[in-house]
Amino acid sequence: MSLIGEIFSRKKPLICYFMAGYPSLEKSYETAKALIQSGADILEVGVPFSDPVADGPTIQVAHEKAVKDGITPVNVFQLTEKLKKEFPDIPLILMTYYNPIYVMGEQDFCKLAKEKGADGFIVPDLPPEEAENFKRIANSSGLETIFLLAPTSHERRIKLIGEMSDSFIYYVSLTGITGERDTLPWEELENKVRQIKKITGKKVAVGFGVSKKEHTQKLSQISDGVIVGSAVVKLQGKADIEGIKSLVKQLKEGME
Ligand SMILES: O=P(O)(O)OC[C@@H](O)[C@@H](O)c1c[nH]c2ccccc12
Repeated sequence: MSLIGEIFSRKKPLICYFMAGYPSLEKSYETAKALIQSGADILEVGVPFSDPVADGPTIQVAHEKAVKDGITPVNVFQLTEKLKKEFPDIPLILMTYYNPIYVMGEQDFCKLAKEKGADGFIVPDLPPEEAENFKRIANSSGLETIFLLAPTSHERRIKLIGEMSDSFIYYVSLTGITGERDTLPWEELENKVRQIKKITGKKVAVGFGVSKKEHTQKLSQISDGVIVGSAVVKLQGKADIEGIKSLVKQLKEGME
């Protein structure tokens, strides 16, 4: 079983997104370390990109700054390599738009990602209909592909994603862009997660808008894992390592 699959088989993971190279490479390394040490089970490693269409203001700013500072996929791989050496049991999922993959070439990107300690990919702007080749190459390099479903996804798409997404499916809690929210559409969320699990038989983790203990508490009752991004990245931008630790501890408490 893959590292990601293995974690899902024994717990409901807290998955934390952070931006590589933000506000500097060193600080992003410290962020990752703080996330792991305070209880993150899986990391989503953000690859800076000039046109992050699915991201809200907090993560947009992080992309922008990291791109401006010249952070490249090669820098991101230096970071994953270092993290994997230090924390071999923590899965690293690269969260990248398709363009950086396209520029390097699917084969080379996958090969390098594997060598540098990545466990899988989420490519939010690569639709499953166009992902067959990439998935084949990623999987044969020993990397997972994780796909997203949204409140607007209907049965046919749910089935397709069920086939394309490896250890779990990322369910986007609401239509819109990433960013903290006060509340989530609970009833729809619960129904949709149940429907997806029934159709696909896969584990389903929920992200978008998660920012407090009350959210992780409810989500851990209705899903198989929880994803948090903007709440982390906001603190990351201030290099507030203590703040990151206390955030993760609180979110984690909700899941116990
Ligand atoms: O930021 P939020 O609302 O906590 O949502 C998680 C999200 O940030 C992370 O998974 C993510 C970052 N960039 C993305 C782009 C598309 C989908 C998901 C993401």
